[in-house]
Amino acid sequence: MRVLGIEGTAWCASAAIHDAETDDVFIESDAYEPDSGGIHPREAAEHMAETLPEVIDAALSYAEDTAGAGGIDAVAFSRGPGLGPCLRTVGTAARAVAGTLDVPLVGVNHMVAHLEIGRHRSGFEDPICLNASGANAHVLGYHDGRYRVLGETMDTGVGNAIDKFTRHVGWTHPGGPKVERAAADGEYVDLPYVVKGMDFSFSGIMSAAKDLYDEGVPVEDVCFSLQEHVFAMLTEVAERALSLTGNDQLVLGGGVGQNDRLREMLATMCAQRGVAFHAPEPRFLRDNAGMIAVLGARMLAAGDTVPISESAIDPNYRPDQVPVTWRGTTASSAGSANATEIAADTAETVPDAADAATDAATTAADASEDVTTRAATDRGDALDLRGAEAAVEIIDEATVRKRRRPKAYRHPTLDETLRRNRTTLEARLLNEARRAGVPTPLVHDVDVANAELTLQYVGTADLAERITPDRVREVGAHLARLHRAGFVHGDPTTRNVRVGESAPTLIDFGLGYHTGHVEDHAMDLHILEQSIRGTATDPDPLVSAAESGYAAVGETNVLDRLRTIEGRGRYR
Ligand SMILES: C[C@@H](O)[C@H](NC(=O)OP(=O)(O)OC[C@H]1O[C@@H](n2cnc3c(N)ncnc32)[C@H](O)[C@@H]1O)C(=O)O
Ligand SMILES: [Fe+2]
Repeated sequence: MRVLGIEGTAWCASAAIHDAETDDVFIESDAYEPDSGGIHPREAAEHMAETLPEVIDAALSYAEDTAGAGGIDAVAFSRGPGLGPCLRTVGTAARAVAGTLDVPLVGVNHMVAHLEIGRHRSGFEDPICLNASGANAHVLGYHDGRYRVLGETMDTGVGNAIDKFTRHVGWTHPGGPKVERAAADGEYVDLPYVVKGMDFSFSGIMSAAKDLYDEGVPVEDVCFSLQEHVFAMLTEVAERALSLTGNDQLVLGGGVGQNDRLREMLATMCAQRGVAFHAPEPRFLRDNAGMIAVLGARMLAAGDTVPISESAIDPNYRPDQVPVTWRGTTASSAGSANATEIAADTAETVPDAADAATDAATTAADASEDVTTRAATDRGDALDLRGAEAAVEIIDEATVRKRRRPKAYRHPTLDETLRRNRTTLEARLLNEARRAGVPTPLVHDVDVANAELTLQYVGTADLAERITPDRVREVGAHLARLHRAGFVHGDPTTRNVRVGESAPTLIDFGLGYHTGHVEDHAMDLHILEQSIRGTATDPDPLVSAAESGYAAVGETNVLDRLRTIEGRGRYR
């Protein structure tokens, strides 16, 4: 089976031929490079109109030269997300070619293609995917027939954020590779670091970066630190998603994935966690029609074609809107991790594994090849599988010690700052929560220098494993109590609630902060609901229970804002 793929969502006019039998992928691309500023939608669409016929011709000639392999069985095209004027040009071209060749049309979601190319190249069955591209930044996990958005940017895509900074300093588009080059000679400076549960934001960090540059901080230092902060945020959220779902495979997608430092951080994090990691070669990371053809072939095999009359493009097409027809019913491994985490001193094994993974990632990036690193660490029960951030050691039946271990992927200064700040804040918020009427573990001791808390042992299982509407309703009410007391939990996932004989108890306030903003309160509730939707088989009654519990205690405008957050398209 051979499929012609066509891509042109923003900057890259591209056509490809994928042969499903040999796995050969031929790609022909023509990049739009604005003379100044960012991508102008109209100019980009003109670029598509001019160059798509040429790249499609090149792909069709290749198909003809290799005709022994058979004809073309379908035309797959990027249906969205992307810039409307560009997508319309792509759609028109795809319909025309499909008509001429008299073959079916396959409408592909560009973000799902960024994910599936990693799954295809790695052979991983059920990975978590970090998509780090120009207009998007999100973490996806498969559950129950859909790719769920486990976490995403609250403002712009990661590449666009970086490109905006480079426009400010007068560099041409695309800025990402220029930042990477400049960062090689830079030193660490402080910037904001914004992760809220599984979501993250770039706007504060980008304006701070512009300010530093305007104040005369060397641009190399700003670039270095931008990478250290932004990529650590992405890596942290990817790790949270692995932790939440109990998944042990990660793939990377998107143009920013070409960045060596991002790949290095992800490989290091995965090695430290005992998780397999795959980054496709650069030609499959940046926008390309190869990934469209590869997913197109899978969709075609599943009979997932689209009649011309229904093949309209969608600039806001979200990955979680796509019914995943081409995968078996592989159950998500959510909830399979151990309920009780056992800490171990992995200091001896982890750096070796991390170094090996890092070397592999860097070497492969240089050689422009796919890179897969498999976990070198022994995933025995000695390894902490659950906590994304911290290890909890059981001291006795009534006491645990929670330690935020250094993360090898983070810059040491950033790592120390985050671990200390989160430890102090967590102790404070645990006490404030209890005063507000929300059950939390008692804080017996705080050791800031070692980022260690000694806490009361609570519950017998995570809410994730014993989820019921009644329990979720109580958690909803508890969130409202925190918000009335002037702060948020910051990460109220179903794994951060302990249950047992007594009432649900909230743990892990390390991402909490004081705020009176309705947006932050709604985001807290959104995180709870996302974690339910990401893992529960029948989430609707549970989500309703969370909201009714919240409504009984909290402000109704928070629920209104929650609807706005859910309806917000992230494509900008
Ligand atoms: C919807 C679609 O149009 C969009 N595609 C897209 O943005 O192109 P993509 O090729 O996936 O990513 C381009 C981004 O990737 C960045 N980039 C390229 N090389 C980079 C590098 N070495 N370091 C950092 N960023 C890099 C560029 O600066 C640019 O922002 C998307 O996937 O969001
Ligand atoms: Fe893309």
